[in-house]
This record gives sequence, structure tokens and C-alpha cells, in this order.
Amino acid sequence: MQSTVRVKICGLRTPEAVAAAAEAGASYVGFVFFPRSPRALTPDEARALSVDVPSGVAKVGLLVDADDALLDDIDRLVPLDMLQLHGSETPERVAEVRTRYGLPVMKAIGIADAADLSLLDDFAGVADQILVDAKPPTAGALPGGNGLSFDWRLIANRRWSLPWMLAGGLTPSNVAEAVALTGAPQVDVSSGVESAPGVKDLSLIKAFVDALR
Ligand SMILES: O=C(O)c1ccccc1NCC(=O)[C@H](O)[C@H](O)COP(=O)(O)O
Repeated sequence: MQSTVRVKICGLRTPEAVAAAAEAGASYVGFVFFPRSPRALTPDEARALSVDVPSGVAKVGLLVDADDALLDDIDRLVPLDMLQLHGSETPERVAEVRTRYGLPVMKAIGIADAADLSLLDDFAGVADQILVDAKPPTAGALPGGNGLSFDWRLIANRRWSLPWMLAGGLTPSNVAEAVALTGAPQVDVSSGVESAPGVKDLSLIKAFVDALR
């Protein structure tokens, strides 16, 4: 299958994983700045890793309800191309972050059932992209990166007002089906290319991208 689907590999922590993502053909790499995550990086660690990202591959910083102090640190140290806001940020906060840091913002929206779909429209005209992810299973779970899918039929045939990316429980085995069903122009994966939480498997990264080609 020939495909132009753009891929984001999220939660990278080593130069080897960054190289594997770039060599496989990923368009984006994601750095997680959420201390409770097994994939968390400090701004200094992300700065060191960003040197290994080839030009043409966008560096995305993932944050969860971050305050300006953390964002200021990251902005000072890490040459990011996009911010991914993965908490309960409001449209007003998204607009504020976008203006303050001068970077495109991708807002993550968690979907569990049809009632959640209206949230997708709340960020039109505010965010640059929407990341459509599975809603976290419980209040204490990580806000994302749980390897869980939602019912893709909920967004099949949807008309989108913003560029968007599909996430949540994607793997080398199911990503082609997910794209066929939803028409996703872009996909994002973390757990599905790991051998353990926070440990990327280089062959799974390649298999994931190859599954779309
Ligand atoms: O990855 C994390 O640990 C994480 C922590 C807090 C918020 C979001 C997080 N990850 C989100 C992602 O990696 C992706 O954007 C996406 O949700 C895919 O996750 P997965 O289902 O693991 O492929």
C-alpha cells in the first residue's frame, strides 16, 4: 500500500530511538515532559536528544496542564517545533500558550464515547491540530500513553475543521486498519512500539511505519 500518512513516534528517550524513528520515515518525534510518565524527560535531557533529530522531523513537546514556569524552561532550553497539550487545558489556555511561545499547538482530546465528540469542535480556530486519543481509563491513570484504543467507528466519516492525528493503542498490526476506517491523515504511537513502558523497540518503530507504506 502506498500511503502519505504522517507518523509521530512519541515518548522517545534515547538517541537510538530517535534515529530509528527518523530512518523509518517518521514526520514527528515526541518528548514527554510529564514527571509521572515512564517516558519523562527533563528539559536538559530533551535538549541533548534534540541534537539527534534531523531537520525535517518535527520535535513535539508533550505537556500536561503545565504552568508557565515549566514551559518557560522548556522554551529556553529545547528547540521544539510544536507543543502537544495533553491535559485538561481550556481553549483559552491553548490560545495563551500559542501566543506566549509562538509555536503551533496540538490539543489532545480523549474519546470514550459519542458524548465526547463535541469536545473536538471546541478548539477550532484556537489549536493548530487536534490529537484524537483514547480517554484515560481511570482518574489515576496517565492522561495518555496507556496503549488503549477507542471505538474508531465514532469518528469514521467525520468532517474535520482542523488538521488531526489519530492516537491510542495503535500498533504495527492495527494501524493500517485504523487508518482505513477513520481516514486519519496522521497517526501517533507510543506504547505500541515499546517492549516495556518507556522502552522503545527499534524494530517495532520500523514495523509501525512500514505497515503504512
Ligand atoms: O506517554 C506518556 O507517558 C504520556 C503521559 C502523559 C500524557 C500523555 C502521554 N502520552 C501520549 C502519547 O504518547 C501519544 O500522544 C498517544 O496518546 C499514544 O499513546 P499510546 O496509546 O501509548 O500509543
